[in-house]
Amino acid sequence: MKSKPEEKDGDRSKKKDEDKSGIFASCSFSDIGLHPTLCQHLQERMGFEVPTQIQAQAIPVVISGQHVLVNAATGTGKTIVYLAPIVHLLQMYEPRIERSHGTFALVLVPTRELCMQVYEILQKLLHRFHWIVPGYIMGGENRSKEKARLRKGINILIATPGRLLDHLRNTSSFAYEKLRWIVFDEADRILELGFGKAIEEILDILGSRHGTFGTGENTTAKTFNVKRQNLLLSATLNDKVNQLANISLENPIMVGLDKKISSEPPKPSVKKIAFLESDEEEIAEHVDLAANVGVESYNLPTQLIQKCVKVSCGLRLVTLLSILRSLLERMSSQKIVVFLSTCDAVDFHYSLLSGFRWAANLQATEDQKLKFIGCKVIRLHGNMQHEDRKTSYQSFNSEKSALLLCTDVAARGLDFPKVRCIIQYDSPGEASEYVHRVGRTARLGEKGEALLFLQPVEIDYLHDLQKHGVSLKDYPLQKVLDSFPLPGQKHSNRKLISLEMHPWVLLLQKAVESFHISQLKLKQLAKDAFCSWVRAYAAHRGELKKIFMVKKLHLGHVAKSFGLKDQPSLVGKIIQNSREEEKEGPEATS
Ligand SMILES: Nc1ncnc2c1ncn2[C@@H]1O[C@H](COP(=O)(O)OP(=O)(O)OP(=O)(O)O)[C@@H](O)[C@H]1O
Repeated sequence: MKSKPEEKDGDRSKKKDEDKSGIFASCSFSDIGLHPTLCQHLQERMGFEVPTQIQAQAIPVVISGQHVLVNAATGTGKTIVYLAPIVHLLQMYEPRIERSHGTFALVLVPTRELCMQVYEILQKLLHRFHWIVPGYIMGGENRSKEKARLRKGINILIATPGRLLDHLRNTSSFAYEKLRWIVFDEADRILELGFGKAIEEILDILGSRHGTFGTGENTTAKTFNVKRQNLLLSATLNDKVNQLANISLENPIMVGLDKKISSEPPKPSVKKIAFLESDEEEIAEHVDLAANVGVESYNLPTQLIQKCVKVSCGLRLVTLLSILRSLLERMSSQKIVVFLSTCDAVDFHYSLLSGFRWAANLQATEDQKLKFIGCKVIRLHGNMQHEDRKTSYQSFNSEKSALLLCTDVAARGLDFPKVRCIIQYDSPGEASEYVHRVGRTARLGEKGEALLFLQPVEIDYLHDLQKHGVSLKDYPLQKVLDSFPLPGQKHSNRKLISLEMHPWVLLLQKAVESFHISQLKLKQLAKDAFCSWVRAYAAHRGELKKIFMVKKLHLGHVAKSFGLKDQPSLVGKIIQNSREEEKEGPEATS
C-alpha cells in the first residue's frame, strides 16, 4: 500500500472507466431514433450523455411497436428503456394529446417505492413536454384524491396492481380507451407477491390479455381500436416471467445484453422468441422462456465484489454489528443496506442498532458511551404506516451516509444513489432474489460490495448460486474481529482463537445483553422477531427446504442472535407445525 497517491488515483479512475465501458453504448440517443428535443433533454437536463447498452438495443425495438421482453442486469437503465420511447411517441401525436384523452400508457410495478421512483423519473423526462400528464396510483394513498386525478386524466400512469384493479372496477371516469402501452417493470415480483389473479383480471378489463388484444373480447363495455404494445422488464428470467409473458405478450421480441460484457459497441442481442409451426398451435400459444434460458446464468455487475460470511447462528448478531462498525470505520460516509427476512426482525434490529451505545470499557457510564453505529439508521418494510414508509424511502435516498434495514420490499428496482454495501443477513431464498438484492449496489458501473450471511449448515446454498454463475469469496471475519482495539491488549498479541472465544466477540456480546436488559421494549421486539424469523425460516420452499432445515436450527443460538438468553415458548409450536407441513408440502412464505 505504498504507492504514490497520484498513481492510486490514476489507477482508480482508469479502473472506473473500464467498469463503465461495458455499460454504455458507443452511439448517441439520436442514433437510436429518439426525438431531438428528448435527446437534448436527456443529455442536458438529466445528464445522460449516451445511452446504456441495453437502451441502445431495446429502445429502437420498443419504438417499432412490437411486444418486447427486456432482460438486462440490475442498474443498467431499464426504466428509460420504456419511458423514453413512450414519451417520444406520445409527444409526436398530432393534434397534441390532451389530459382529457385519458391514459395512453400504464406502467405496473410491484411496490409503492418503485411506483414513486418511476413517477419521479417520468416527471423529469416530461419537463419539455408539459402537455403530457404523468400520474401514479398506489396502495396506501387517498382513493378519492386518486379518483379525482383519474377523472381529470392521467396520460402516463404508474400503478401498483391492487390499487389499479380497484380503480378499474370502481372508478367509472377512469378513461383508458386509448391505452396503447402496458409495461410490467419487475414483472415476476408482481406475480410472486400474489397478484397473479389481479393481473389476469386487469388484462381482461383492459382487453390486453394474450389472444384478445384490442378485440374487446372479455372486456367491459369500453371498446379498443388502438394497437397494443406490452413490455416486460426484469434482470432475471424465471417461471413467473414466463407465466406473465404467456398471458400478456404476443409474438414478443426478447432483448438482452450479451452475457460477456465487452467495450465493443453493442452487438444486437435481440431475438424473436421461437414459435412452433401452425400445426402445433396449442403449444405455440406459449412463450417458453425456461426452454430458452435453461438454468439462467445471471447477469451481475462485473465490478461487484461478492463475499460470504460463514458464521454459526449464535454469533450472527455480534458479527453483524462488528461488520457494520468495520465498514463505517473504513469509510465514514457511505450507505449500507441490510436485508432481513421479516418485518419484526427489521423492527428489532432497528431498535437495537439505533439505540445501542458502547464503550470498550464496560465500567463506563452511560454518558461516556457513544453510539455503536455512527450513522443514521433507517427501516423500511411492508407493515409500516404508509407515510413512515415514504419518509424512510426519501430519507435513505437523500442521506450521504446511512444504514437501511429492510425486508425484500426494497429488493427490486430501487435506485438509491451511492449504496456501497449490501448485507444479506437473512438469506434471500431463490437465487433470482439474491441478484435483485445485490443489485441495489454497483449500479451503472459504480463500485459495490455484497456480503451474504450463511450458517455452516447452510453452505449448500452457495452451490445453488453457483448453478446460476454466481460465486462468492470468503469474508475475512477473523481479520476484521482482530482489528478492533480491546482495553489492555495490543493487536499484535492476539493469537488465532475460535470466534466463540474471541475477546472482542465476548465483550460485544456482553454489552449487547446488558443493553437488552436495560430496554424493556426491546425484549418484546426480540421475542416477536425470534418467532417470525423461525416461521420464515420454516417457510423456505422446494429445494431450499433441504438447505434451510428448521430442524437443524439450534434454537438457543437463534435466541442469542436476538440478544435473548432463552428461547421464547411459542416457538415449539411453530417448529411442530412446520415439521408437519414439511411432510405435507410447501407452504406460503410468511
Ligand atoms: N444513459 C444513461 N446515462 C447515465 N445514467 C443513466 C442512463 N440511463 C439510466 N441512468 C441511471 O442509471 C441508474 C439505474 O437505472 P435504472 O434504475 O433504470 O436501472 P434498472 O436496470 O431498471 O435497475 P433494476 O434492475 O435494479 O431495476 C439510474 O440512476 C438512472 O438515472
